[in-house]
Amino acid sequence: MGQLIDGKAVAARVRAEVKAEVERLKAERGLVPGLTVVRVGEDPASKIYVNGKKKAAEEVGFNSWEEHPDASITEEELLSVVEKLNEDPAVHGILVQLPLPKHINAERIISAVRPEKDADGFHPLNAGNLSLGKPGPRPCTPYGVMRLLREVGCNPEGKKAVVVGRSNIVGKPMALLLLEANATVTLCHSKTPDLAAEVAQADIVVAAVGVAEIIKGAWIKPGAVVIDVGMNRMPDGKLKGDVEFAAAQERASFITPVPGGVGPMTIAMLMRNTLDAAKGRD
Ligand SMILES: Nc1nc2c(c(=O)[nH]1)N[C@@H](CN(C=O)c1ccc(C(=O)N[C@@H](CCC(=O)O)C(=O)O)cc1)CN2
Repeated sequence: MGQLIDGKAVAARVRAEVKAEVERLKAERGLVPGLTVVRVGEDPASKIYVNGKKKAAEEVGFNSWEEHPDASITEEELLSVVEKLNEDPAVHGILVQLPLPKHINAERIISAVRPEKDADGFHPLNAGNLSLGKPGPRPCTPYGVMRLLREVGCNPEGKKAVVVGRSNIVGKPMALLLLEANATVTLCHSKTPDLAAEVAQADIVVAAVGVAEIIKGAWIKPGAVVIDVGMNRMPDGKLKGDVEFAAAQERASFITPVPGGVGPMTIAMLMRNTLDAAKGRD
């Protein structure tokens, strides 16, 4: 029976580490990291996540602000908001909460954030740096997964890792981070012919599809580490992951629950990226 990976506890540890570094930065350089979150409109989930980000930022000792334009804001107006934040020396990290309203081109907005202030690691330059193995902010969710693996003593080097899902914010950067850690990585997606066979070979499985329980417990190789990034809201209001949890736990060595696994790490690693941006990534 696989052990649960407690994402809430690890996230609290990451925040405590950031807080200690912020105190040192204040004492030694008189520098207080600043994070601005841009939330457009009234998406209810975004409101919850942004509140979580503001709370975490305050807890670790950052200055934190929210820009909250109405959903009717034009793309040009939103670009001006980002431009103003780019020019503000008190703001070290900028994050544009996704999703954005449909009339706004999210790629254009993300590309307008100055790469050094890109707290999400989504800017094309930072995505390129990740693919080249160069330093820079890493997308918070996959960055958090790497930390969870470290916490349970799972070194990806020499292991077979299967990532299911190829989104720009989770699947692709996840595969690159595992590759950087010397895993042999397979990136699966909706056109993969035999997903069960791919998953069955994996020492590390990362599920980031967005379909409840698409990864069956019976596919999991005995002893594998299973990381579930999926967050699927069911009709009864409960959250389910992408992995058939109970059956997968029977075979896994370690497994993340949903909720309480990867989710809390997303916000914790945002604190890490913002601190590193304030320090100038030294
Ligand atoms: N600009 C960004 N937008 C979005 C990102 C992102 O990293 N940057 N990721 C997601 C949303 N997200 C953070 O923004 C996020 C999602 C979920 C959680 C979390 O802690 N989830 C809990 C469950 C919460 C619940 O019950 O609804 C958990 O898994 O335990 C944190 C952050 C999309 N947008």
